[in-house]
Amino acid sequence: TRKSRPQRLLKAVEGKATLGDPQSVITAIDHFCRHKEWAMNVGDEKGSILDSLVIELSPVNVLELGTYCGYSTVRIARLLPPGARFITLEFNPDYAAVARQVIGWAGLEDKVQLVEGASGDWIPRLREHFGVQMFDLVFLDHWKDQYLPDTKQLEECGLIQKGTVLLADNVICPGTPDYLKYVRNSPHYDSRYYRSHLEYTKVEDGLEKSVFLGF
Ligand SMILES: Nc1ncnc2c1ncn2CCCCCNC(=O)c1cc(-c2ccc(F)cc2)cc(O)c1O
Ligand SMILES: [Mg+2]
Repeated sequence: TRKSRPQRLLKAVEGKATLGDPQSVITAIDHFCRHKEWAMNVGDEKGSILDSLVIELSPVNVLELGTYCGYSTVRIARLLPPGARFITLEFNPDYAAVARQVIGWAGLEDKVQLVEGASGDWIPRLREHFGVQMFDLVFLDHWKDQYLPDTKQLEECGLIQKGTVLLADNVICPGTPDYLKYVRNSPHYDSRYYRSHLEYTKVEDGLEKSVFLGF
């Protein structure tokens, strides 16, 4: 059967990137998506905003919801301090299989724990299964209608505490209206929109950064 788009993206990484060099993996994926086939990675423009926020925050415990091919996983993991812990959840086993290889090609497999399954099923189990107390950074990039319920579940499980930063992709396109309303209207979050564009296009999109202020 014909290879899937993620598999073709992986072939582009294997053909162009240098083993163990995260930047070359990022560059290879961006080139493939800009010149060959669009794919729903956070991309280079929003990716630069993501980079600057990760560098500024220097998080120790990071959760990513929605790994896809591992592009944002590589972008984040390459900037984490030694000893940081990074858990990324992916629902789709085919995406997860490609992401494992992309992360491996970047030489970052020791920094990342890729967990297969739905966010809603895993969030209540993260604390006892991984011994994580709270997250300093949560990058939301999965089903857009899951951002809000998962945020509420993270709050209830105590995995979001004072100072935790939520960074949400696609708040304009495809859009996450209920999530935006919640974080922008809640007295418990200090929220800010970073205007950008949908990956590899001129369509408006952006990242919403929301700092939890505590209950
Ligand atoms: N652990 C978990 N739990 C629950 N769901 C989970 C999951 N792990 C994965 N998923 C399932 C998410 C599937 C991918 C989510 N991302 C998207 O749907 C997405 C779509 C676009 C897009 C924009 C304009 C267009 F015209 C078309 C597509 C752009 C993006 O940057 C996107 O991130
Ligand atoms: Mg996205």
